[in-house]
Amino acid sequence: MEQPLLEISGLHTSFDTFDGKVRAVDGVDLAVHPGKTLCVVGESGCGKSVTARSILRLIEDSGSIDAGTVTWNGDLIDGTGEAFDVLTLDPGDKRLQKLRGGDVGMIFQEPAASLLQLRTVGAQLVETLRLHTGLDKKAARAKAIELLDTVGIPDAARRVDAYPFQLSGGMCQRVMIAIALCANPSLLIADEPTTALDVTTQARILDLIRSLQAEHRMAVMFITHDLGVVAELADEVAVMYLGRVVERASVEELFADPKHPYTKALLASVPVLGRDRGRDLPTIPGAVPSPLHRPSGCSFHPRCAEAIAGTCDVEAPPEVDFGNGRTAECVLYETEGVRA
Ligand SMILES: Nc1ncnc2c1ncn2[C@@H]1O[C@H](COP(=O)(O)OP(=O)(O)OP(=O)(O)O)[C@@H](O)[C@H]1O
Repeated sequence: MEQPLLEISGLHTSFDTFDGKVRAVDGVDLAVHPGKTLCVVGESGCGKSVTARSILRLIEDSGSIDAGTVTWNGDLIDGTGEAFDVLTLDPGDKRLQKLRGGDVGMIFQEPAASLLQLRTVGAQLVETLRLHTGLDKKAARAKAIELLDTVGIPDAARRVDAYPFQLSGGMCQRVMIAIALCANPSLLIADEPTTALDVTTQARILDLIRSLQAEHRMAVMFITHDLGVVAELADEVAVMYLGRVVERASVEELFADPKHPYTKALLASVPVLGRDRGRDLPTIPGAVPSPLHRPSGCSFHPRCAEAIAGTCDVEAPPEVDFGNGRTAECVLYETEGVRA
C-alpha cells in the first residue's frame, strides 16, 4: 500500500481531573493514506475526538500528550520537505502553523461554537486565506466568495457579509468546511460534522466532501458513531473502544466479516430495511465505562457476548494481525493471525 500521509503510533493522551488522571487515548495506532477516507467509529466517550485533536496538538491545558508519535509525511510525498513528528515540534515551529488550517483542515461537530459569532463569515475566511495563501485582501475576498459558492451557499456574494448567527446550522457547517478547505488541505479531519444536522443537509455535506475529495485527492479522517455514514464514505475503518483501536479493516471487510465482538455488536444494532421492521434491535448491554474505571483485562469484557471467563477479565487482549492492515485486539483470533 502507498505510504501513509499521516501515521499515528502509540498515542497516549490524558487529562488531569479532580477524580484522577483520565486516560482518554490509551495507545492508538492509525494511518491515513493520500486520497483515502479513514472513518473512526465507536460510541460516545471512546476517545475519537481526543485522538483527532491530538494530531494537531489542540488539547486543553488540563490535558497532555504523554507518549507516541504523529508522523506527517505530506511534505515528503509532495517533495517539499522531510517527514516529521508533529508531537516533537517546538510550539513556535512554522511547520505546526502550516499544518493547522493549512495542510490539515478541521471541521467540528458544533459549527456555532467554532465560528466567531461577532465577525462576518467573509472576515473569517479572508483571515484564514491570507494566513495560508498570501493573497491580498481583495483577492482573498474574491476567493472567499468562490469558496462559499463551492460549498453550496446560495447567493455567496451577499452571504459573505453575513454573521454566523444570521445563518442556519447547515449553512454554518458549510462555512466551516469552506474555512477548512481554504488552503487546499491534503488532509481533512472531520469530527462528527453532520451529527447536529437534518438528514437532507447531512447527505448534501457528505456529497460535498466526497466530490471535493475526488477533485483534490484530499485524504479524509472522518469521525462518527454512525455506521451508515461509514458505509457510504469509508475506505478504511478504525473501531475505537475506551481509548484504543480494537479493530482495523477495509470497509468491505468490516461489514462482511467483522471480527471484534464490539464491532459485531455495533453492526447488529443498525437496522436493515426490510429485515428489521417490527423487530427489537439488539443493543449493546451497559455503557462505555469511564476511563477512570477501566475494567481489568479486555476493557470490553463486561459487555461482551463472547467473553471467556478467567481470560478476558484477566489478560489484556493480544493485537492480532490478519495482514493487509487488518487487525483485531481480541483473544478469540489468537490462533488465526500473527500477534502484532
Ligand atoms: N477536557 C477533558 N477533561 C477530562 N476528560 C476529558 C476531556 N476531554 C475528553 N475527556 C474524556 O476523554 C474520553 C474520550 O473523549 P472523546 O471526546 O475523545 O470521546 P469521543 O469518542 O469523541 O466521544 P463523542 O462522540 O461523545 O465526542 C471521555 O471519557 C471524555 O470524558
